[in-house]
Amino acid sequence: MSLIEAKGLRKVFRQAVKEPGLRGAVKHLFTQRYVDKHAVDGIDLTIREGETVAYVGPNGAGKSTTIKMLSGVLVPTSGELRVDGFVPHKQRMENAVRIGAVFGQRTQLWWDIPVRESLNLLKDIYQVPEDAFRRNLDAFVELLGMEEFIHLSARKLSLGQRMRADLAAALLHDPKIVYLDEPTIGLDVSVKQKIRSFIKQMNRDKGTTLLLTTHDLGDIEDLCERLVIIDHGRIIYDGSLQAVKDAFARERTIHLQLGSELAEPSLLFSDLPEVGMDRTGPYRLAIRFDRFRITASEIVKRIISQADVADFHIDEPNIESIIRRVYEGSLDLELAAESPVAASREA
Ligand SMILES: Nc1ncnc2c1ncn2[C@@H]1O[C@H](COP(=O)(O)OP(=O)(O)OP(=O)(O)O)[C@@H](O)[C@H]1O
Repeated sequence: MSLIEAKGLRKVFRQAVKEPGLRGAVKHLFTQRYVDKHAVDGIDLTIREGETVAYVGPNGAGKSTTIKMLSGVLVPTSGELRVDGFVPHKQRMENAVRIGAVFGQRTQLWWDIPVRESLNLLKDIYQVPEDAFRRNLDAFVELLGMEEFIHLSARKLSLGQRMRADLAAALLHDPKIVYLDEPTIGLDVSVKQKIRSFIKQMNRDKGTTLLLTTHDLGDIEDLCERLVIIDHGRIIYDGSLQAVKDAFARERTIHLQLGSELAEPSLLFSDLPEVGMDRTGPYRLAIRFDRFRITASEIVKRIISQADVADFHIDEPNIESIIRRVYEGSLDLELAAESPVAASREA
């Protein structure tokens, strides 16, 4: 069943145009000029219950504006939007009980009272039944390692502690969908891991739907099955994470353990100057190649013609290089869907 249905969703902001300096500021007082900023420019997005979706794009692409419309904080300029059947900005209470939100830069905890008290207040606000509250609180305290700081006020928490407390606060009322905006920003590896495994467990055990915006590609790899890329307010890719990797990660590295020395290494790839070969140890090679130009089996065949191969493995493509290239403008995913080779402007 669809939990989120957006059709032709649009948000236009009027932005003041000011010339720089004091002169510009004074001039603006008398002759105000504005431009329309199409922050979200007609997106269609359907998300089903239980899906884990990464919503990514460069700075200013329109991610936060979308999430704010989904949360009911912003009113769309046009288009249709329903979350679990409700129109978020009109039916704010109905929407609020269905969603949980964590914004990495802000907190929904009360600054001066102990975390435990903040959670108690949220229980009353969301009218969480006592037994469900107890159950969730006990589980969250354990899974997120909150015992050591639950008695402290939010003001006294480290960033990692605050993020964990915010996650607990967002999920306390068992929302159907959780919006996470940069949930691991600035956190160390072990806290990131804790947060990611907690989110995975909520998705697995309770079927919580996840919409994640992040610039941390590790979050995406770890948590999401579907990738939606937005740029200039428009969705430029919507598909499975694995499909995008399979189709567009051109660069691969094959690591080989040799049983003997190569006879004439300089001749191996003399016809393919873009193939990179590094010695990574005694009898060890790492070969970087473009899989649209040469296959891994062809590489192994060539190596075997000159030396014994004891073992080899190929590195999984990583999503980071793909997204980086989309942002840089060197990979057009729409074009890529038709022809992966034509899509790369580097080629
Ligand atoms: N309240 C506002 N008034 C005017 N313009 C706005 C407002 N909020 C956002 N914008 C503009 O809309 C565009 C999209 O902003 P948005 O915050 O949604 O981007 P984002 O993808 O979340 O970026 P980031 O990754 O930097 O958080 C930007 O050009 C931004 O300047």
